[in-house]
Amino acid sequence: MDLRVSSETGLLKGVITHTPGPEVSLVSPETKDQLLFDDIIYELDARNEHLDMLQVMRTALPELQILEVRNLITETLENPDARAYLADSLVRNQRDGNLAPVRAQIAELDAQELAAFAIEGSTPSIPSVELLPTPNLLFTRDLAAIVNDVIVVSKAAKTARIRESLMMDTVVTFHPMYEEIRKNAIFISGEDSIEGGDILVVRDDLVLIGMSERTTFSGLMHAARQLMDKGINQVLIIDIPKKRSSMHLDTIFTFSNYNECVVFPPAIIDRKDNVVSLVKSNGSIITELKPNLKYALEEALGHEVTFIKCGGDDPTAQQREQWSDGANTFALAPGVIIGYERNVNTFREMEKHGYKIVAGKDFVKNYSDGSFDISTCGKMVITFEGHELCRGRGGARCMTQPFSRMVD
Ligand SMILES: NC(=O)NCCC[C@H](N)C(=O)O
Repeated sequence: MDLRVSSETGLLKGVITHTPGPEVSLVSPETKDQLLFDDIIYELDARNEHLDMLQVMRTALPELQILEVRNLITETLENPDARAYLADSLVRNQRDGNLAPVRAQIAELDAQELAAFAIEGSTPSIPSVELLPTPNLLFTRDLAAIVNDVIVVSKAAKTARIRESLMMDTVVTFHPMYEEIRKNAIFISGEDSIEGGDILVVRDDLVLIGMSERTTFSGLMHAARQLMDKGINQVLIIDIPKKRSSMHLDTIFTFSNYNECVVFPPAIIDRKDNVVSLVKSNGSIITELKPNLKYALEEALGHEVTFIKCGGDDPTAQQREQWSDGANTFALAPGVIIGYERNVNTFREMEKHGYKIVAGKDFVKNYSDGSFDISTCGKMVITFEGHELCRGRGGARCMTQPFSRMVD
């Protein structure tokens, strides 16, 4: 399968996910804040909610290839060079613990053990080391972003997510799946950071990058410059509030269709002069301030774009539903999205824009015979329960990293 993503909504062909595992049960009330969770979550329910999401995707798209990132990591680590590479990068980059004395022991772990050590933070083979787990692996979106045939490998801003970046870097560097696009990989170094939730691929020539709590200006400029060298014509930089609740652009802004977006009004509609356009011209980059995101998008795309309000018109509902990822929808195809069932005001708003709201459980039951046709179903939101998942502060888009989509 071709690794290529040139839109936010084109028919989904391949996606990387991570069904929560033992790492989430290692989060304690004392470590949860440091680990970027707003509560301790119950592994079994979180897993079942995640599996329900996957079942919705499989029912809607029987051909969809869903890859679990833990399997990719383990497969990668079958290669001894990959094990040595990850061991070295853990020693160099792990900020909360000195791993240098156990570097050789880490490199000697087998693939399963090393994957478990990196994800859960400990292994019986190295009893002297106990690191914090990586419960945010569930939010695979933030590990990397494929833009056409280029992959931007994230460099996490927060210590709690650094190991995820190192694992993804190792996968991209060694896993055979990335052989074709490895030469196009963009890595961010030094103190800069960029996370996949801030990167939205609108069209094969247009990318949005959020300047957020997680993505630094120099990190995004580094990525933007290289994306432009590799064929992207325009990058829109969107300055967003540097807040926990909106830690990435995709927590306040996602595409539900090629011409429709779900947006958190205070941070998108009510903001002015928060967008800068970068366009490459004769080897240099022309920058231009745009009055707002809607203007900038419509100008770049050459067609109207409708902004659908997360939470509807009521400011409290907007805040509540942004908090529970109402604006973090994930498109399976143009106009067909999935999202947490609890964001009822957002979905009521989407109904006004012609979307049919379908509960995931009914959807899976009704179409268990494989009869769903995504190309003729019309605009639709398929919901799934995420009461445990959303307490990690991420929704459907955060939990999915597409690696292949059809062009819109
Ligand atoms: N793209 C996203 O917005 N991902 C959600 C990340 C949530 C995670 N607990 C974090 O704070 O990094």
